[in-house]
Formats: sequence, structure tokens, C-alpha cells
Amino acid sequence: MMESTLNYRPRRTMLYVPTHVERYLEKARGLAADSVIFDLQESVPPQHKQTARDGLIKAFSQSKDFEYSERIVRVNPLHTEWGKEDLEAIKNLDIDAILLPRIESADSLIQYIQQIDAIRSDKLDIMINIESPLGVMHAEEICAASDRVSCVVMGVTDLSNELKITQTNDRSGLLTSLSLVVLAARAYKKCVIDGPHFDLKNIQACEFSCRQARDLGFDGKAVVHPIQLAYTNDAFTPKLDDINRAKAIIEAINQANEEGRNVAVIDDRLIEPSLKEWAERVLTLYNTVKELGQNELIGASR
Ligand SMILES: CC(C)(COP(=O)(O)OP(=O)(O)OC[C@H]1O[C@@H](n2cnc3c(N)ncnc32)[C@H](O)[C@@H]1OP(=O)(O)O)[C@@H](O)C(=O)NCCC(=O)NCCSC(=O)C[C@H](O)C(=O)O
Ligand SMILES: [Mg+2]
Repeated sequence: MMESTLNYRPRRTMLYVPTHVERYLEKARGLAADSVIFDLQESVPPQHKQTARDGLIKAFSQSKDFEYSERIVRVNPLHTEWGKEDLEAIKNLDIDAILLPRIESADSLIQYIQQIDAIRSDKLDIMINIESPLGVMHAEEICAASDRVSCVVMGVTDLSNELKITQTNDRSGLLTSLSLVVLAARAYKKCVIDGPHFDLKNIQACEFSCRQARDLGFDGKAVVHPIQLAYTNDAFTPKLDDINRAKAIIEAINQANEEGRNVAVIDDRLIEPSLKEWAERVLTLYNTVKELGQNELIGASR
């Protein structure tokens, strides 16, 4: 694994890797994904569930290193036999988090966490997919239910299907759900990730949805193919304009504080103290990107 002093984890990109496909597992070792989701669930056909578990264990036994990527395993729903077998298979695996699909209520989430804790003693990070109308409607109680949940990952295919929306490039049918989930996640200080873009060859539409996700408040976006990594990372990477503005804001607020004021003015714009938090976030992400050696993503402006 790349030597790192990172104490902040960017999650601009989360790459789903179907674990029954050996060449995808190998490929994932060298890709610029902030997180890798080793999928035992939706992308794995029923007849390959055991192959997928075996493939994952074999990949980790060869080396658990996936560059700087966070290692997340998505299991099948834990009330099913497949889910229980998944949990048993990964009980000793050195991973960073478990992703639970289709969470729809606080009660089931708590039960699943107890199931995980009964089999692993390391209080593993829990991540959840919200991907159904009920999940979206209950997002607030789900996010409130446990501090163990670090991250909410939208599942937009299942959701779009169940909402019966028309798929459009501007994703107008999904906007309410996306925003409700961002609201719930932010209310409880969780990281929140947009679902993937599925039109693999339509780069323009993918870029639009990355930028839309960023502007809606998401920390990053799931991806399903390596081709999507570069521009998804790019969309969530601060640009020089942001970095210069962040530095100016911190300096102006610090100076205002020294002079006994709480606010500052830059270029005729009022700078409130809460903007300092935004500025610090931008600089943390910028420093992390530099440390990852991805300086080429820091272009001039958005
Ligand atoms: C979509 C794919 C089936 C395309 O696969 P393929 O035809 O093999 O692609 P390419 O030949 O263009 O691949 C080029 C190289 O990239 C590697 N590759 C491709 N995909 C991946 C991947 N996901 N991870 C790692 N590496 C990948 C290939 O091996 C090629 O490299 P090389 O071998 O060196 O030549 C395929 O991309 C795919 O299956 N993607 C993932 C699909 C998936 O995970 N779906 C489920 C997740 S989305 C979801 O469930 C969200 C939620 O639950 C919801 O409901 O919305
Ligand atoms: Mg799904």
C-alpha cells in the first residue's frame, strides 16, 4: 500500500467491483479509486455467489493492498442465507467497512449491526445503501439510528425503477430523493455518496451527473467502470479558484477575529464565520489530493 500520512479519507470515487470476476479484482489494485466496493451482491449472479466469496478471499490472501483505496465489502442482505454466508466468509478479512444494501428502517439496521458485531470484534465501519422509496422516506430515522454508520451510498438504479421515473440526463425525477438523502446524512454528520452513472459511453452525461452530485452536496460518486474514475475524481477535486478563495477566507476571518470582529468582507462579499469551515474542508481535500500525487486534477476552475 502507498505510504501515507493521511488522517482524512476522501471518498470522491467508490468503484464497484464484481468479485466473481478475477480480472476486475486484479485491475482494481492499481486504479485511482478513493474507495473500492467489493461487491458480493447485485452484480454477482446467484450461481456465482460462492465463486465471488472465494475470489475475494483469494485476492486478499495474495495481497490486501489496493493502492490507497479504502476497502469496502458489499454483502447480500443479512437476513438471507447468502448474506449470512457472506458475513461468515469475510469475518477475518482485513477490510475497512461493510456496505449493507437496501436499508429501509432503523430497526433492521440495528439488527444487522448486532449480527456483524457478533461475528467481528473490531467495530467495523458500517455503510448503507439507500435505494428504495421506503429507504428514502426513512432516511432521517436510519441516519439517526447509529453512530457506527459512517457513510450513505445512494443506489439509483433500484430507486429509479421503483419510483417508475423516466431516466433523463438531468435526473429530474431523482432530485427530490437525492436531496432528501443528503439532508438526512448531513443532519447526522455522515458522508454521502451519489449512485453510479450507467450510460458508460456517454461521457458528457456522466460528467454532468458528477458535477450535479457535487453541487447537491454529495462527497463523491459511485462508479461502475474504470473509465469513469478520472472525471469523477476531477469533479470532486477542488480547483485553484477554490483553493485561493479558501486561503483568502481563512486569512480574512482570522484577521477579523484578531480585530474583534466575527465577519469579514472580500471583494464586496460578506464572509460569515461558517465559511471558514468550508474553506478548511477544501484545503484538507486539496492537501490530500496532493499527497495522493493527483496534482493534475487541480485545474484552474470548475
Ligand atoms: C459494465 C461492465 C460489465 C463492463 O465490463 P467489460 O466489458 O469487462 O469492460 P471493459 O472491457 O471495457 O473493461 C476495461 C478494463 O477495465 C476492467 N474493468 C471493467 N470494469 C471493472 C470494474 N468494475 N472494476 C475493476 N475493473 C474493471 C476490465 O477488466 C478491463 O481491464 P483489463 O482486464 O486489464 O483489460 C463492468 O464494468 C462491470 O461489471 N461493472 C460493474 C457493475 C456493477 O458493479 N454493478 C453493480 C453496482 S451498481 C449498484 O449496484 C448500485 C445500487 O445497488 C443500485 O441499485 O443502484
Ligand atoms: Mg441495488
